[in-house]
Amino acid sequence: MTTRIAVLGGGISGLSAAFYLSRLVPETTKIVLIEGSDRAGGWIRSQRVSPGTYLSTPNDNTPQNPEDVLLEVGPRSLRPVGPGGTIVLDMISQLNLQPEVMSVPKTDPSAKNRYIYYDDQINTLPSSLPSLLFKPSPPVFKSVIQSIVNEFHAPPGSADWAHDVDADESLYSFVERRFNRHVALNLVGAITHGVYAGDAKNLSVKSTFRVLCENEKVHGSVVKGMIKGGVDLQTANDKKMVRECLENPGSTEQQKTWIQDMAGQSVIGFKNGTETLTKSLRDWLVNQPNVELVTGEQVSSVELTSSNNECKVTTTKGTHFADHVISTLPANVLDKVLAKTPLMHLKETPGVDVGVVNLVYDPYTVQLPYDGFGFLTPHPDSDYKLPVPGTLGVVFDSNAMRGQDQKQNQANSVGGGEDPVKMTVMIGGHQWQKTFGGRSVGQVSPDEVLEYAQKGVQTYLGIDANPTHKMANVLSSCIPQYRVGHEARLRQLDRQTSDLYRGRLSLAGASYLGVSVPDCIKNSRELAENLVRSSIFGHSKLVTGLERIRVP
Ligand SMILES: C=Cc1c2[nH]c(c1C)Cc1[nH]c(c(CCC(=O)O)c1C)Cc1[nH]c(c(C)c1CCC(=O)O)Cc1[nH]c(c(C)c1C=C)C2
Repeated sequence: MTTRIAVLGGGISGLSAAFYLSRLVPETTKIVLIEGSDRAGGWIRSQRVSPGTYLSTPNDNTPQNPEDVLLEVGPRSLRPVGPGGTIVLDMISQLNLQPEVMSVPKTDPSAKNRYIYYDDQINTLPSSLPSLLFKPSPPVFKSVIQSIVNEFHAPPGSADWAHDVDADESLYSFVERRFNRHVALNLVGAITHGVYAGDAKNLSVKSTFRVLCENEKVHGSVVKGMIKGGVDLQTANDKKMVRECLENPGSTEQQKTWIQDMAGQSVIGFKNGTETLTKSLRDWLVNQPNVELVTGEQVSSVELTSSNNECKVTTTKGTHFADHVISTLPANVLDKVLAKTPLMHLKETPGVDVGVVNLVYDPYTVQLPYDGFGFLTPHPDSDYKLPVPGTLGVVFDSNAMRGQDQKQNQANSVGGGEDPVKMTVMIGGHQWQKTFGGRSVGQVSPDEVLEYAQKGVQTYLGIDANPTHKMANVLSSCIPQYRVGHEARLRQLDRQTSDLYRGRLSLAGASYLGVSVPDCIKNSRELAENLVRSSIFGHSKLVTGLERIRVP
């Protein structure tokens, strides 16, 4: 009998879920991947563009000219660390994409130098605890050093991590409690901008920087934990998946050695941008006899049929019936789709809106005075006020991933081989409304966001020159916010999904268990494997995609 699985959403999570399922399921299982827009890949979008101004990413497939420059809208590099890192590397190698990969070693200045803008200047972030303690640092770091000494002796706080599985607090409150307000607003507030474009006062310490509360739970102090080598956050299944990647009998020795080499790098990227990965997944999937890729069909509803034996997926163009549905839609979008039998808490993980502006300068006119990854800005409640409020940070792309435009430039008699100066300004996030006078994303034109970014670059970096290439995109609801209590809500959602959808619906994607590309791929792989295992062994526990937060 044919089994049908519908995967909703064609971003990295949906593509990965279909990829792993397609390799694991028998030929009689048919997979349909349904994407609402006309292209697969989601937020991952890379495009080479000619000089000019673009108020969205152009769909330009014309032949390349030497002045074209590669611009990224979404993630520009991947960190190959931990189980997610190994799983991405394995996926890249299974897709034979190794020749497309570029890597940045841990010794590269962009891996070591990250900056924070405060006190009206760009300050280098200490790259490790010893460098903070023993290297000369600006006066603003003095209270940081004191707070580290105090944290070592600080008593446990109110959060009872050991006895209350649902204990949680905000990142800000945790860091203020254990370190001090200065560290919480200026350092952690900035890092929260650099990962979640979010507010450290709202985000859950447990679901965003779990390592912090685990160190308090296990070692009584974050600093003590770091000195003792930290805590192991990997589940048994993470370890199993890593082992399978490293010992895969289907991989050659060359592939295994490549994975191990790459795992030691700071970050990896692709010569033609991150979209190389999603395009390759898409191309692979369309060639599989058991996969159908449907684009341009928005899902409007998902419901169990009256027999409870299948799900009916209604889209803007028709109806699909499936024995199991994997949703990789953002939780707040899924909430609307499940209107007939609603699930709790889906609305409580909203995404933030971010203005992403790529700017490129002629390297003979503009030189960046910083050789590092980029800079971030503190939490808006910091005593250090920003001259251009709402700027979350700026990535120095031409430092962070060198050589992506080299071929173009060598052929370009004007550039003469020098990489263009490329950067990306990120604006808004949790401060979107405040930055743009209470207006929502739809009411702010990319033109205005572009102008705002240029004002920022002029103010923070003193760059007045006219960029050769400018591109602005307004990304609506792009990074899910794991607010305080996220994990406890997931636990309830897990139970309710099992109860109401009886193993016919599972959840994956950035709304639940990690926002990074490696996390999304890892969670989709785990879900695909759990589904196949449960269909073979008929596990009594129904698969929902949220297994990892179940309390044993
Ligand atoms: C200024 C805004 C942003 C910058 N990057 C992102 C935003 C919103 C998005 C983002 N950055 C990271 C992730 C997680 C993915 C991952 O692979 O881990 C996401 C969704 C990674 C990241 N970037 C920074 C840090 C500290 C991290 C965590 C992991 C790591 O250490 O690499 C720092 C950082 N991000 C931005 C800048 C300018 C910056 C530092 C100077 C841009």
